[in-house]
Amino acid sequence: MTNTLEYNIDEHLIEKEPFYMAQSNEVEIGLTAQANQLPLLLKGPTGCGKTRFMQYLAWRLKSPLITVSCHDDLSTSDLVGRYLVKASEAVWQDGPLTLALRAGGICYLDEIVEARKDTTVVIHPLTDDRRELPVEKLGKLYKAPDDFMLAVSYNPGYQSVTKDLKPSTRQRFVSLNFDYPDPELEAEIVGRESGCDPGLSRKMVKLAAMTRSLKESGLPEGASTRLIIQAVKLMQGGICAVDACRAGVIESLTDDPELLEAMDDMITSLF
Ligand SMILES: Nc1ncnc2c1ncn2[C@@H]1O[C@H](COP(=O)(O)OP(=O)(O)OP(=O)(O)O)[C@@H](O)[C@H]1O
Repeated sequence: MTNTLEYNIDEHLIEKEPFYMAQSNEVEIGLTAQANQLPLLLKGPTGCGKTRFMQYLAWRLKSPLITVSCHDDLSTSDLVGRYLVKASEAVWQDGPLTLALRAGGICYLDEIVEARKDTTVVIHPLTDDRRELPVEKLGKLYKAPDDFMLAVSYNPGYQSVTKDLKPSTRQRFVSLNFDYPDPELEAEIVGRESGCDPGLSRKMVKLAAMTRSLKESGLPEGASTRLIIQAVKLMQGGICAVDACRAGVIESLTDDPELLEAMDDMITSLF
């Protein structure tokens, strides 16, 4: 008999409806994928709404959502589980993937390409019609219940070839391409999230669009929706618009003096 550490999975239920503004039919596709036991791959730049989308989907499905931020040290045991020593006894602790699977919830692996290659292999039998998770250390093979969903995200923008998803991994997923919303929609999101007036949210969206156009000039990524909302919050806290955009937006984008100067001009043209 294995002693197991018990968790309260209900802590991962989202009780209040998260504010999510759909860009297209991604909600319908997400719900249909889940109903058909298909895994989801969310592609898109940082801060464009992928996590919020997953929170909304989990709320709609009344499913617990367990999110894992992947990194290059993430091992299979971190996902699946491991034995811990408690009071000189070996106790099994489910990892987030096993936990979500056993509860019939959603496991969201954020930035999957950051994880070690051997870690991504563990999801292969889970993402085809076998839908099973082998837990070698326990000598068990868990079959995913129908409600269980695996979702992963990655940002194609700054992946090197070595960090790209292998075709054998990506071709298991239903893929949704996320991008920054259209300006009108983005301004509405900024307004709803920060409570600022429409004039300011439109200006901030304009600034974000201007920075995004600098991608060809070497800026790895323009300002995300998240970043402009943060800058508005600085303004609401009493920081003047120019300083809020400097500290809240452009300094977070680059250290390159020329690009910073170009973006500083953008700020002063708007405020
Ligand atoms: N469609 C949307 N509806 C509501 N809020 C949004 C939407 N898109 C972006 N946001 C706002 O932008 C913020 C950042 O979005 P989110 O955390 O979902 O980004 P992400 O794509 O998961 O980024 P990362 O890849 O860095 O994890 C949210 O907290 C929310 O305030």
